[in-house]
Amino acid sequence: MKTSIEIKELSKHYETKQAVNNVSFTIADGELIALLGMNGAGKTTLINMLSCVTSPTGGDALLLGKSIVAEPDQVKKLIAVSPQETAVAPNLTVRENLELLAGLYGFDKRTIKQKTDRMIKQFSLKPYEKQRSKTLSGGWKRKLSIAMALISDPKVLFLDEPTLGLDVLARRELWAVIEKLKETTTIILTTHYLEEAESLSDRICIMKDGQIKASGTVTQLKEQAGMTTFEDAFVKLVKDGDQ
Ligand SMILES: Nc1ncnc2c1ncn2[C@@H]1O[C@H](COP(=O)(O)OP(=O)(O)OP(=O)(O)O)[C@@H](O)[C@H]1O
Repeated sequence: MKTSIEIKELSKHYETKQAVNNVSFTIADGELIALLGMNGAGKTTLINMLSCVTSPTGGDALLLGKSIVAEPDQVKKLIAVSPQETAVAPNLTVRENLELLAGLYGFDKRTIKQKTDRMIKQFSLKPYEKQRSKTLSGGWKRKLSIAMALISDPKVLFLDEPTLGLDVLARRELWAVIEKLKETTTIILTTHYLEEAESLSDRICIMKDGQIKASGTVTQLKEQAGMTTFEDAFVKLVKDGDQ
């Protein structure tokens, strides 16, 4: 299987804190990886380094062969980030938000319209296209935010807590959207919802104190922990080694 992301001894040291500590990990093309861990485990710092928001203090990572240290501009062309805080402009309509972002990527007028139409169709946004985005529900705002992240056809997509605060139905709908993206895009997702990681991911990476504590499929992690439910396995793996 083709490698999409190769993380090599990646570290981030803040003045008083080793936020990410010597992480190595390989992600295959089209894989969906869920990053789990308690607050402060280092998930956001890891994603920020991979998406070239923060530079590492040690190690490197290659995204489709491009180095986040030596070629951040090249890496940025391959990726998109859908942050925790939705990045939509509240006073613009759904269509205007998508067109604005496509414009920022420098596409010509015809391409902007084509791409916007495609996203509106793919995310079933047609009934809302003329609505100001501040009037959308949380679920639809999140969908729009992911549609905006996808307008540049990224090879790698980072989703930071994509369903935070959504109700069960909105969450399920978003899961269906993410499930479909898996066919074409490598996805790294952070979440605190264990059932989300369980239902969506090909593999799960559990972080603690800046390191990867365990990784594998849900079945592998349950076996490793000797537990029958994923929640019990997660708790055991996170607590393992604590006093
Ligand atoms: N700019 C910064 N300066 C100093 N310390 C930082 C900075 N950013 C993060 N940290 C520290 O690094 C550690 C890892 O933080 P990070 O945000 O990556 O964790 P996280 O796993 O994403 O947590 P959460 O689930 O709460 O979002 C934490 O102890 C945090 O306080």
